Amino acid sequence: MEGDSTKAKWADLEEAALHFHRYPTPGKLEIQATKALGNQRDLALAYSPGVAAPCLAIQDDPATAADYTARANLVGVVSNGTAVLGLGNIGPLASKPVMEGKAVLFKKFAGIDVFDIEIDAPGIDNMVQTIAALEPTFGGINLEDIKAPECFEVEEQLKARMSIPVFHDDQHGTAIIVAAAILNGLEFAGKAIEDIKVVTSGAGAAALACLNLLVLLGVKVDNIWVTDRHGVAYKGRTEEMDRWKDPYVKDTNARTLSDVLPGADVFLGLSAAGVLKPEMLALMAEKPLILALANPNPEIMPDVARAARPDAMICTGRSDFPNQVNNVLCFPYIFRGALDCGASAINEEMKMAAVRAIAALAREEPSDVAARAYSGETPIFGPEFLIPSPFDPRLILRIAPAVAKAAQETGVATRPIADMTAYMDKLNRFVFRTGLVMKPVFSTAKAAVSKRVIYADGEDERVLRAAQVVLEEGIAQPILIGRPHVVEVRLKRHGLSIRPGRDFELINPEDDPRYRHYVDLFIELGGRRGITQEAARTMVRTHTTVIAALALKRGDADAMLCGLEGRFARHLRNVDLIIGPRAGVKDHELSTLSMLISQRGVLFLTDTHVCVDPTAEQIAEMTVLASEEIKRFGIEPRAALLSLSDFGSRDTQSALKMRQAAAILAKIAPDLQCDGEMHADTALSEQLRQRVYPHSRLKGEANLLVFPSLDAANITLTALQATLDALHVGPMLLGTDKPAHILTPSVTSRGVVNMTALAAVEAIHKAQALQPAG
Ligand SMILES: NC(=O)C1=CN([C@@H]2O[C@H](COP(=O)(O)OP(=O)(O)OC[C@H]3O[C@@H](n4cnc5c(N)ncnc54)[C@H](OP(=O)(O)O)[C@@H]3O)[C@@H](O)[C@H]2O)C=CC1
Ligand SMILES: CC(=O)C(=O)O
Ligand SMILES: [Mg+2]
Repeated sequence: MEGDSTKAKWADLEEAALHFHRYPTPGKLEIQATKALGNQRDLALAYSPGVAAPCLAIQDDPATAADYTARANLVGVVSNGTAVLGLGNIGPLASKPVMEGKAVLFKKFAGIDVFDIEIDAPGIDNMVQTIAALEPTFGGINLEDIKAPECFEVEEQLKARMSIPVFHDDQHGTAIIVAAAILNGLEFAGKAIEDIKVVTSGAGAAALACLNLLVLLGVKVDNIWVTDRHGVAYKGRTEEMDRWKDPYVKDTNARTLSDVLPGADVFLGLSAAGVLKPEMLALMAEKPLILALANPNPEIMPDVARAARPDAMICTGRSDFPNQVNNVLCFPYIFRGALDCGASAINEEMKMAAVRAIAALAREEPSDVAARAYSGETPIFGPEFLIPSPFDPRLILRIAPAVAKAAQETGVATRPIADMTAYMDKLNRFVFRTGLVMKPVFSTAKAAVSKRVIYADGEDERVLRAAQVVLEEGIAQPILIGRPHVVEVRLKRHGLSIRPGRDFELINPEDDPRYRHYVDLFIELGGRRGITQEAARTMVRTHTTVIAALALKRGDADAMLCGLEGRFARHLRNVDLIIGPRAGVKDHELSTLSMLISQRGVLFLTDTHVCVDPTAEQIAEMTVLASEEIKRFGIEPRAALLSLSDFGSRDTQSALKMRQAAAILAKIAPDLQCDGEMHADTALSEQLRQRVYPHSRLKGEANLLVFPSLDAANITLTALQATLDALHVGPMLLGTDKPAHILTPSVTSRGVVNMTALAAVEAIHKAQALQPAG
């Protein structure tokens, strides 16, 4: 029974959902151009007369539509609104929010563009006519929320008529994820698939497709019992029977769900809310698997099912409970694989490849992103985590290539992927967006003898997760500072397999044999800066950044990372005091560089975290340091000194300062592409710069933005990060004598891995520079 608090929660969610859909722009989608239409020539190319060229090329060879149009990455999500979620036949217009939602998921999870198409076509013939006529537009068709049995006929006819994948997601997307969950659940129940009894509530699109796939996987038809609104599908029943239900019809006197539930190992609910009553659960076999998948409300709520059957494994279609069995885990990726090899269909082998990839992924060690999708609790393969989180970034990496390979092996790929490694790289880049720019850094770190990177925040979950990746990928040798009992417990809690002593060194801040040496060194370094002996002893016990910096200074580590907690300025003071600037960099003139990676590309900004109001000399120095760092990424720096003045348009103090910095740079770094002072848009557009000042030393789009003040830099960094939905790598601390970086509290474990790779590469370069020549 629904309690008051459940009703209140639903009312809140309902209101929030209406607000979400309405503001700031109605709906969830818009169309964006991928080509700039900046001038007359662009117009002539994009439209008449230029557009005739690709038209004629496609007329000549239809396959080139994949080269000249967006078709190969475009899917039509088509519905007639006859079975929208579990809401029933609410019509095509009312189904639009669901179809827009599917479109957003396609884009977010797999980078696939979608037109949502809601058609007023309740009958089979007009549906088939309409959809088949759309073939020239799309690379694939995702049928959605079309009721059974019409959906079976529609799909069958469309598959026969069309040469692009036609995939009814409610049938096959659901079946794939259900099959993966059942395969994994049976392992925990200790049952063989050939022996299990499956009972459904629902005999519609989703339920029947699930059963058909389960039969292919080994479930015996004799062990399957189907029920719907009219009860059991029995021999002789006349209401709502059709040829698709026929295989599961039984010669029986059983008439209701309760009649067939005794001894069931799996309850498969793809029907409507509240159908499964708690008292019915006692009838099921031991360790039953309950898949209550009706949306938005399941056949039974998980807490109710858990109370009735504590030994049950429970899955729902919802994101607010563990074990979300929802076709979102499948459709973006199966289409990704199919589109990328130009598949003409999605066949059984491709579906099976997806099942196996999903089932196997749940058994892999968890990634931090998957952990965050589950509100910080680490999902470890088990009864509460039979399938991956929808936010697990590895879904695309596992499913899409497996599907593409299956398509190629079964001869339905019209554009087979020749280089699978390059394809995996592309998918990786899509996932992490750091792939391309970080690639040379990771390659260098992996190729050299492992550098020792010490982490001041060794007890932090993000560092522990990063350390696991760093070790697995061979990027560096981690040294963690942390209390052994805390680290051990957290590693186990988060399902990480690395262990101190065996895989990495752990420095216990409360009891380390090097303590006395560290204190002595700290007193030696800090004595003239007011650090008393007493203060030194306390700081070496309590400030892990101090320990990390002292270890680095003494040569016990090659690079350090700190700053996951606490204030940047305090960490900086200690790093500056203990490590200090490298030769050639003036005292207390460290600066930082931040990298933003977005769909738009890579942009560097300096100085985002240290110098409040740098002088012209400091600005010139930080530009040189930043440019050196950018070269480590294999990128040629192009620096713009930013101002409110555009090449002399204003004479404010900060404009004069940037102008002076540009003059200094022209002298001390004549080979560096750099100019100023200029507006940010002038920096980012060669075209605009040509208009404002055609003689600029800077050519092309600037990739390094240099700011007149910390305020301007930091504000721009955070504003760009938020608006571009960009990934921030950094801040990279520049000018230190040894590689030392102060991260920010918002850093993710992926960010820690990135910074580890960078720090390791700096250490490699430093070691190379110290080697005697010859
Ligand atoms: N978690 C997930 O990923 C997915 C969940 N679903 C959910 O599954 C459900 C069915 O979707 P779909 O198969 O596409 O729809 P269909 O309309 O094709 O099928 C619905 C089925 O449910 C049966 N049904 C409806 N109400 C009841 C009831 N009160 N008691 C018993 N049976 C009932 C219908 O029986 P009858 O024909 O007699 O009316 C029919 O067999 C929806 O709730 C949907 O949200 C669907 C796809 C994916
Ligand atoms: C998830 C889905 O497709 C449905 O409930 O219809
Ligand atoms: Mg659906």
